[in-house]
Amino acid sequence: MREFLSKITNSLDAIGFDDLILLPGMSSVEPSEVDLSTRASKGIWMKVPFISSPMDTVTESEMAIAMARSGGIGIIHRNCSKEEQVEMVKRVKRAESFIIRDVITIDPRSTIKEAAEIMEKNRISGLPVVEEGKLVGIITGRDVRFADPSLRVADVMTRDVITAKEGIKMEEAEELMKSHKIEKLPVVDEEGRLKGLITYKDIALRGRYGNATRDEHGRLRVGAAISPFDLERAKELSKIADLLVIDVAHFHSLRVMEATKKLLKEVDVDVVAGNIGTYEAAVDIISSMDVAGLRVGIGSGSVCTTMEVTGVGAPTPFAVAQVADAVKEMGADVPIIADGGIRGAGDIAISLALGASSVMMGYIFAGCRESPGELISIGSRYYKRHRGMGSEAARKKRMALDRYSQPAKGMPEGIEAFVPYRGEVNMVVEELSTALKAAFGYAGASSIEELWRKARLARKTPHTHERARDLIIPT
Ligand SMILES: NC(=O)C1=CN([C@@H]2O[C@H](COP(=O)(O)OP(=O)(O)OC[C@H]3O[C@@H](n4cnc5c(N)ncnc54)[C@H](O)[C@@H]3O)[C@@H](O)[C@H]2O)C=CC1
Ligand SMILES: O=c1[nH]c(=O)c2[nH+]cn([C@@H]3O[C@H](COP(=O)(O)O)[C@@H](O)[C@H]3O)c2[nH]1
Ligand SMILES: [K+]
Repeated sequence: MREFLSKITNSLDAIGFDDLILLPGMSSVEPSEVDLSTRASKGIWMKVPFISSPMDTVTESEMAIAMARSGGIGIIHRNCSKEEQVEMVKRVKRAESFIIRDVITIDPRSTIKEAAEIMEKNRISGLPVVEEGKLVGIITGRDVRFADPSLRVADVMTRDVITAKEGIKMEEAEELMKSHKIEKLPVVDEEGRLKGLITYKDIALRGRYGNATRDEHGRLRVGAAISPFDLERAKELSKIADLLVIDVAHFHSLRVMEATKKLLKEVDVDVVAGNIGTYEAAVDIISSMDVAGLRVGIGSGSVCTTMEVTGVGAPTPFAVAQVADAVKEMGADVPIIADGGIRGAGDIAISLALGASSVMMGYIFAGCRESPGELISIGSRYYKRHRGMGSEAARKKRMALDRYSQPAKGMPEGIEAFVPYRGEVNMVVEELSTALKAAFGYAGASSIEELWRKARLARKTPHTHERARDLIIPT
């Protein structure tokens, strides 16, 4: 028994993306026929398998809106106060909806000046006029622009408002607005009390983003990152977000798991647990709590230094394959999110082939227009900022804002970097999807589930791809 030596001789290969290549297989599938739809968690369906990371240089409202419109989902980061995170989630839920529920209204006794200010502040073009809960009129930007600012709303508003009843179908609402040439349709109950507002803009947007990830009310879906130790924040977010993602470096840790068990009893929404990196972690979690998904990969991220700093890691492909086996062997229905180190469609294809249902990306989306942060020009190129949530600067911010943040460890495990500017999220999603569909075509799979069954992988060697040495590649 060579106990210690066997730790080496029995060690596994911690395979990374660059060690693997997807093999071509017999195919009857055209890339254009490939269906990339999948689940982010047990209950959340998406048209494309992409999730933006909960990092403060990646996902705030604008990114989450763009991700959901493109058919994926964004997870709002937790490196801010509870109030800020709640507001960011709300902004996404308000961005589009068939019937707006928290309608901004005005009292008939208010002045035109006040009405104009409310419209400008909220960037809206009209206000239902409400007196004691009942709809008494409507006032629009045009009414306000041409009226004396000191007049009362009641003097200028339109009184016989075209309204809709609860339960109206989208097509009916569109027809009604078209035939009356109006852009706002208040929804009222039998007593004339205002229940909601339908706007033409929202209906038009729905047609424009046919792939969007929406809830049952037509609102864009959004996730939020949480710490399992901040129950108060999790409960509040669970009432508005579609998905909660536990955001800790090492979920397979007793305190984190115990806190999560408690949390699961308090919230009524899908909760994804992570990050984990091993078969054993997946078994322990699945056998002890009912999570809606697993976020998998430790230390592989583009701005991670966990492997250098601690010597610990579970590279994303290696981790995903282990967790996928555990899920399968336990007969569980738990979608896997591959997280960390993804640089393009090839890495995504490998993650999915190894059993993931979707991928989470920081590096790719940090460079998009919709990520937080300014465009930076270096030389003749443009960049945006990206930083690890365990980096010095990110940790400092969290500690200052969040009284629940007791750092588990003393040293940073992430860095700050610049990533190339990539343009808008919808274009990036389109490009990734096109390349991914081509990969599925090569592998002979028309869906992600078929890829799980059919895809075969090979290990690369230093000679896997050698170009002619005298080739000149123009830059
Ligand atoms: N996915 C990854 O590979 C990594 C991600 N991160 C990111 O950095 C941020 C901060 O993560 P945390 O440091 O976990 O946040 P944190 O400081 O809020 O820690 C949360 C809890 O996780 C547990 N934990 C964390 N590291 C541990 C370790 N080395 N050993 C035992 N238990 C540990 C502790 O119970 C700790 O209280 C998060 O956004 C996280 O996603 C950080 C490192 C690696
Ligand atoms: O070791 C780490 N130190 C950090 O400071 C850190 N911040 C984020 N993450 C993880 O990296 C993922 C995003 O990875 P990419 O940028 O490669 O897409 C994210 O989704 C996280 O899982 C970190 N890992
Ligand atoms: K950024």
